[in-house]
Amino acid sequence: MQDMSPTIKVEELRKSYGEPRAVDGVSFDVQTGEFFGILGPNGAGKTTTLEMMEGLRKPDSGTVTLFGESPWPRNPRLLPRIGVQLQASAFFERLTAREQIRTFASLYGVPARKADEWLAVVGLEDMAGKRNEDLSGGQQQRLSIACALAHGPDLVFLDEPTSGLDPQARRNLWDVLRDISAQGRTVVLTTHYLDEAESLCDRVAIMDHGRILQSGPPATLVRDLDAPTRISVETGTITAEAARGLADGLEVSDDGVSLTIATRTPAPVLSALAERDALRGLSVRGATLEDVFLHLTGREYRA
Ligand SMILES: Nc1ncnc2c1ncn2[C@@H]1O[C@H](COP(=O)(O)OP(=O)(O)OP(=O)(O)O)[C@@H](O)[C@H]1O
Repeated sequence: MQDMSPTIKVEELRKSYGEPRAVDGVSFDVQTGEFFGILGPNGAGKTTTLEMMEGLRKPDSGTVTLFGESPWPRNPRLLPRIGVQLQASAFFERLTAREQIRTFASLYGVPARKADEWLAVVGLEDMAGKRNEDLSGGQQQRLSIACALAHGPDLVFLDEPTSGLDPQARRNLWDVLRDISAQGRTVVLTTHYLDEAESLCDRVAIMDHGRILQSGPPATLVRDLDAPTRISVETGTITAEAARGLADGLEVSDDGVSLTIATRTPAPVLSALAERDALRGLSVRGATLEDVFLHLTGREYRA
């Protein structure tokens, strides 16, 4: 019979380093094979939550269960099954990428050839002979993910893996993370990037001030918000007054660059604009997780 119990169960987790509490009563499950994101601004409590899940930090109260077992106190049975990439990646000094990953793999009795395959998975075969200090930030992040995966864990924890990377390097790394997930592994990632959570995660928990405010698939969180669609055209394409007359109940604003119409029924507004040949510079934007965060906290999202 297939085991339907969640890979991770977190219940009423709390941790304080003083006031206010860093993690203040957090509960969620992660299912086998899921790509789960913990999203929140700096200081929200993401890393502390993750460290308690990884068995690296003792909760003040509450429980974490991975594959039905507690990671704290340090549980050697779990170690082969989980891979951990820490925010500050620690490499052995002066080793090449190949030597790094082979060293990590050997700790788990994984043969060198198998370890080398992970360099290919993260797109670093050509860099195998380079020392980690000669790798770019993005390449170092990829190497640290490869090292976390070298022993083939079923469950992978990634703490802000794309933090500090340029947009292109971030997107390249997203492809790597999608591949890891497609291999059937359960992935838990923390991020302060809304677009990252939206693009990668099956489910996301939005965290702020030590609490989870809401969780669910990103598309569901956005849909449930029932926020208006924003249709923008270049300023001067149509006057604000004419735009207001296109349909009932439109909110129109003009910042001198774009005229924006907010509406819950975009189709008739778009066809009315088209009829007037007023589509110059058109962009149509639905709600995003940013709007969800604003709705939940009453403040703009600042990573
Ligand atoms: N070792 C520590 N000692 C004291 N305070 C800590 C420690 N680690 C975290 N904190 C505090 O706990 C709170 C939560 O921090 P945490 O690192 O878990 O948040 P985060 O969401 O991961 O933030 P970031 O994205 O900046 O890493 C913050 O107020 C932080 O200053």
